[in-house]
Amino acid sequence: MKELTRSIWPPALADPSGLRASGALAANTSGADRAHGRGQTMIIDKGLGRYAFADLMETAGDYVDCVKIGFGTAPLSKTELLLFKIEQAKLRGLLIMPGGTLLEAAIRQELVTEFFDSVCKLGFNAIEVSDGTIELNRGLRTALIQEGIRNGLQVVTEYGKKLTGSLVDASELADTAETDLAAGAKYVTVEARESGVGVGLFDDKGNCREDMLDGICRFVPDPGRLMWEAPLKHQQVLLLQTFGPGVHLGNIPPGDALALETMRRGLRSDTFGFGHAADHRKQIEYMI
Ligand SMILES: O=C(O)[C@H](CS(=O)(=O)O)OP(=O)(O)O
Repeated sequence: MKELTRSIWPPALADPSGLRASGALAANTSGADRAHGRGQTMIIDKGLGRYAFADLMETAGDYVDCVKIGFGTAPLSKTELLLFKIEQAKLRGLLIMPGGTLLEAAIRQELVTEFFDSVCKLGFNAIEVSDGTIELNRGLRTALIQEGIRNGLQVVTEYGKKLTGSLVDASELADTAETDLAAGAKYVTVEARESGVGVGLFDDKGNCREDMLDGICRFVPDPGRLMWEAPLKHQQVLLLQTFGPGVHLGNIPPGDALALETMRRGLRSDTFGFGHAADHRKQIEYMI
């Protein structure tokens, strides 16, 4: 019975301070993995409270790379709460950015200078440049990417329209991605909205349009610089099976970040063959 208990509960419950001092906790986190170019995970925060955000950072922060404060929720949040999230994310080395829609609203209202001032003053370390709702010409798109970089921000761009039924044009995506990346974007997100349904790669049931995915793979020379918005589990599984555990995935609901990481590591039935035996050994030994 004693052995059984030991193998079920992480030792942190028995001796948290001893465990931290021994470095065992650090060995289980992904800090080292992050340095080795692990697949990026972006979560979408649509208004988590302070405790929910702190819980998320504690439970899954090691497996998250980017927090998007979704669409226009940032300016509706209490400043104190926003500052807390920005601080917590940055302490963990994560990117944190407002949703691309907020910049689109600023463009529409001719408030781009004010947008950059606020983003920098609040301490965000990234922005998303998108044209999901507005039209944005190539020149302005490039100028916004460069302006972000000039302000010391990482820039993520997004390809695709939010209108239901909008599709991905593989050759247009390839051109957009090439120009965005040349202008300094970190990666290019493929639009699927928060729902993952009826937009871009996904049909009105959320299933992947596999012919479209094949087309993208043919046209885009380096799909490794794409991040796929894939809020639903079966979408994550398909993209993991197509591109492997290093695929970048975004718009992950906060509560699913840890579950996604198990799939990247072959610790869930759906991708059981993934991961290295040595890593599995380390992970299972951690539990003993
Ligand atoms: O484009 C997105 O993924 C999100 C969420 S939704 O489209 O409004 O559902 O918008 P964003 O402005 O990028 O946060």
